[in-house]
Amino acid sequence: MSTLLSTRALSKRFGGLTAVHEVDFDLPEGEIRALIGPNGAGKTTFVSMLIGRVAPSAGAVVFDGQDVTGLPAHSRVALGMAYTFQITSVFARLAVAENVALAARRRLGRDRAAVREATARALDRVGLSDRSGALAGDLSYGHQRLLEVAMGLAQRPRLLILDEPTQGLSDSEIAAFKALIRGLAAETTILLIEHNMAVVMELADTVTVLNFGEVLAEGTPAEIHASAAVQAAYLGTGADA
Ligand SMILES: Nc1ncnc2c1ncn2[C@@H]1O[C@H](COP(=O)(O)OP(=O)(O)OP(=O)(O)O)[C@@H](O)[C@H]1O
Repeated sequence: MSTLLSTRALSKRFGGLTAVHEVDFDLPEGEIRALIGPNGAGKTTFVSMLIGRVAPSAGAVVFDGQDVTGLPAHSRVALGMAYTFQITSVFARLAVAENVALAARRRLGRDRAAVREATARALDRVGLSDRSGALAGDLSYGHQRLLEVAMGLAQRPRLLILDEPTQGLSDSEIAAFKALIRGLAAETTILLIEHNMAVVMELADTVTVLNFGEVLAEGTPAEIHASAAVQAAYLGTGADA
């Protein structure tokens, strides 16, 4: 399998604090990768550099063979990188379909037919077609999280980055989410930042563990589960490892 996304010696310093330190990361096309780590490990900072929200202090991000380190976020979206928005960026007073169409336009521009088709398809994929006319703010919390995934999918991404997608979901919603992600894996590569270890263990092909801004371990869920170093990193952090 070819590598879709890589980083080389990717680093971010905030003043005297090194949030991410020389991370080499390779994500093969078609994989479901989980990125885990204790609170403050640098996950959000790392992903923010992948998508162009935060400029690295040093190092490179390569997407599909192209060095994208200097590209703004919208150019990366155009290349096929999508990042699920936090719920705060769902427009509560817009209809569900309008939210998805806004996201679709980020990649597809003014091609109305393509936007319409991508919107309908994304809503269908997450099971929200029957709510397309509802105001986003009237959806349940779980459905709003699905709406975020639909907004990512509408960009027809080659890489879909999901930031803590199961946070706040009920057990039955998590079960439905896992089925959704498994289905999506056939069409897009997925990078999942996730605190719920049961979800990680069940969904991920490979798990990358960040700790103090560095890659502490990488392996199959079983390998990571058995790793003494990973267990030690989580001890005392209060994270549900
Ligand atoms: N804009 C910023 N300015 C200064 N320090 C920052 C900034 N963003 C993050 N940090 C620091 O960088 C470190 C890594 O934070 P980051 O949010 O990337 O970790 P995380 O693994 O995503 O944590 P969590 O699981 O709690 O979301 C932390 O010490 C954090 O306080």
